[in-house]
Amino acid sequence: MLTMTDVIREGHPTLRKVADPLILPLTDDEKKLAYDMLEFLKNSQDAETAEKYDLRPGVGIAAPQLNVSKRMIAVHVPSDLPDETEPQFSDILINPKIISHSVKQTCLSEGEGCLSVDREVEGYVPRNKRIRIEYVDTEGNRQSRRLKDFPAIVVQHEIDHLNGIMFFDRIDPDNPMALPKDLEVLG
Ligand SMILES: OCN(O)CCCc1ccccc1
Ligand code: NI
Repeated sequence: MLTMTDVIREGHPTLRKVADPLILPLTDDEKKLAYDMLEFLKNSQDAETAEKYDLRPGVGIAAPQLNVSKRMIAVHVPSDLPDETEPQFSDILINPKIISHSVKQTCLSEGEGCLSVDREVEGYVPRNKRIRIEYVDTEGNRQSRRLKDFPAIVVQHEIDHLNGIMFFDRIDPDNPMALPKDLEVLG
């Protein structure tokens, strides 16, 4: 199973590379990594397992964070409804692309963090409120999804990792708490 020791940290050059597209069909190793990434997220969100293996909770992870410079991400966004056990969005996305997005921007009121960043970085991270993505799943089937708000923010954070972009690159250095006009703050 993957643990935090497998996650590379800020300063590692792989985090600043543009990752390579995967060639289908996935190799067995690539498939295993994909499943391990999704399992890591589920484990990290289970209090007992997270404590037992010292996992930082994560709702997404990108292969470059495991020092694999390939265009693969896993996302596991729990539901925000109290008695709902089904996740809002959970999948392994191979070669994900943002096909279109809203003009409307949004951001999290508490800013963002990153499993590869061992420090708090204050500031709003403006992102598209709605996105339409296309990707291939682990079975090689093309998928298309429309996402908005938190699931959309998470997928944009992960796709940024495939392009060597860290969340703090998007914070206004002169005024981190500046709210761009017409930006909707979430949560
Ligand atoms: O790359 C994934 N990762 O570092 C875990 C944190 C994911 C994440 C946190 C806040 C907003 C969007 C995404
Ligand atoms: Ni991250």
